[in-house]
Amino acid sequence: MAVYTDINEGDLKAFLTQYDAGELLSYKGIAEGVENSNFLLHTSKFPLILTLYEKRVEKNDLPFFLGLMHHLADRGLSCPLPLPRKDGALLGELSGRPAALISFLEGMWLRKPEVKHCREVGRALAAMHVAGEGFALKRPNALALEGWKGLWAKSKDRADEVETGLEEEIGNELAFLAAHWPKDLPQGVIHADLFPDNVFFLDDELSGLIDFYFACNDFLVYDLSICLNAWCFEKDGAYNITKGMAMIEGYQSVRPLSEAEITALPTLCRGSALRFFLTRLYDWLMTPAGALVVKKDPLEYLKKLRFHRQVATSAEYGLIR
Ligand SMILES: Nc1ncnc2c1ncn2[C@@H]1O[C@H](COP(=O)(O)OP(=O)(O)O)[C@@H](O)[C@H]1O
Ligand SMILES: N[C@@H](CCOP(=O)(O)O)C(=O)O
Repeated sequence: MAVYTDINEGDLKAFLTQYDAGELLSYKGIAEGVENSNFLLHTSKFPLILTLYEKRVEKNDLPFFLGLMHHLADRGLSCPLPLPRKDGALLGELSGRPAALISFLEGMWLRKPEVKHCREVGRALAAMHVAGEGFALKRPNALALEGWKGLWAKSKDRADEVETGLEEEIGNELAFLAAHWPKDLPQGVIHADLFPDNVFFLDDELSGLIDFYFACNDFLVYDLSICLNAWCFEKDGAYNITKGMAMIEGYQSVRPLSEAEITALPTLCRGSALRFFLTRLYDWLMTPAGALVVKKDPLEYLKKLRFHRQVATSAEYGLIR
């Protein structure tokens, strides 16, 4: 459960008077997510999501995230919209945290995504990349190579507590990626965390994307590598090439990949597996016992990383030329 900051009813009612959102009828903490504190609110007008921004979210980045949702929705992508306050601001403050009210998106995330869903996600990811064109604000990826090195520096002394030999293995991996990371691929706004819990479906139709709080400017195909990692492995750790093929096909039906992007995919998959391994490892080691959050398993991403290390070409992900 991710509710790091509690709110009280009086403060919430006062906060709501700054919006044209009707009267508060009920609110409850949402038992999902790991980054921010989220609450579901019912008012006399509409359901809303209240988000209090926590630890890894920089206040200075919030105009990028909230502005991006507007930019994407204006271009037809289904995603939540921040509700402006009566004074026009998108951001307020509650319980000492930056806070926003976000429109409620109908749908459910899929616990067991199938091949057809992977195809839809590939399409939606490419549609997001296209819709992101022209967004005026920029945000470098804080969780790219330099960010990984920073996280690793804080965790590496205790890494062998999680698995013996990790300190050496991850040190070598970082050195490999630093030497081989591509330099010149098509860039744009990426979601950077499009995991199953951030994609809603109604029946079998994708109803929208949520959680843009890692969005940034980076290689577009890096985002696809994140989705291959997040959607196309089975619970037993095996890569499902049928899902990968569907996701890549879905993506390319909207935005075809260049030769350089295809060639870079195995290295990018290694990078994105390492990125989620590192944030999970950090949280695993540093989250205090008793915190109201379900910690995610870093070893799941270590296994994925080891799989990618033995991949020679993008054909092994299901990419057909
Ligand atoms: N706009 C929204 N509409 C409906 N539900 C939402 C919305 N935003 C968040 N949620 C719910 O809150 C949960 C956590 O949100 P998320 O943005 O993933 O949090 P975090 O940033 O902490 O990871 C989601 O899995 C979903 O159940
Ligand atoms: N997707 C990341 C963690 C971020 O959580 P989210 O709830 O913001 O998607 C992971 O699985 O490590």
